[in-house]
Amino acid sequence: SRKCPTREWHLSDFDMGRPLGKGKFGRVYMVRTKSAPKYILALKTLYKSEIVQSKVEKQIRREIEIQQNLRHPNVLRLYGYFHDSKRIFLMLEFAGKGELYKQLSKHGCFSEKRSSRYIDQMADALMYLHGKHVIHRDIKPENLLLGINGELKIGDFGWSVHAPGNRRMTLCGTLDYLPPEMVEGREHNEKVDYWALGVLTYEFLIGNPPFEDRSSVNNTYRRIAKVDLKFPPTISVEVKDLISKLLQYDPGRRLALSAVLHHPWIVKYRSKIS
Ligand SMILES: O=C(O)Cn1ncc2ncnc(NCCc3cnc(NC(=O)Nc4cccc(Cl)c4)s3)c21
Repeated sequence: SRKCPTREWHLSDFDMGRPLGKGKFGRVYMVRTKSAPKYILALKTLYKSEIVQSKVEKQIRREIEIQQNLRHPNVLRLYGYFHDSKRIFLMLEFAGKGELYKQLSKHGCFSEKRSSRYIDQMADALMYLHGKHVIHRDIKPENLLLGINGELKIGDFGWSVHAPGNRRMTLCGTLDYLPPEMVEGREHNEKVDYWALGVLTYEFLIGNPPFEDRSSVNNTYRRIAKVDLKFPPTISVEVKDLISKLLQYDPGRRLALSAVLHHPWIVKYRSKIS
């Protein structure tokens, strides 16, 4: 595509709208460009002091470098960024229906049809990312957003890397989505996202991730490393088959994304008008 010159942006270029959410490193605001054409977007503010303190400046740089070159309907766009003396601002695509995990906690769990359509979009987006040798590494409901028509958008590439990676991760946040190779600090590749897709499918349908142990982090580690997978009777044989083929200890045995897109549980719910 023609390289459109990225102009310099400043906070004064925007009318500030309502706050959208409060992340760990700063707030997200709905904003609109003052000059025509008036674009609505989400502005994520990150405080430089906090970024330096948490030693994540490299990750932010990598996120900006990676996400600015991504174009996919199920990947949240990062249009650009700018900074002032104290803050960095990420200019993000506005996701009209907000955070997916809020819907998940409101409903408790999703129907097989809704879950299947989300996983279909996830698999498509992951195929695109892996095609560009980008591993997301942090697939979980908290990093998923919903567009104005309910379409899924993968956001927050704060942990993404160019494959393969084996960077030690200061494990913050939930471990529930980590595959055995990362829990054991071994080399990992894009197949970590296959594992996370299996965990996500399980959590959409059941309302909690498969290896969760609220009482102890170590137990969660152990359950992941053992692939201690139990299904409640409520879910269909087809989706148990898909989840079991993604939650394989050996990364090489995990179902390929192309096979996920052809799996009966995905095909049966695919929208006819596509
Ligand atoms: O989700 C909400 O709070 C509310 N919400 N509602 C609608 C909506 N539309 C768009 N975006 C929203 N939120 C921002 C989502 C992000 C995308 N990319 C990110 N990147 C990031 O945080 N990077 C980052 C930060 C700190 C450290 C490091 Cl290492 C990396 S955050 C929206």
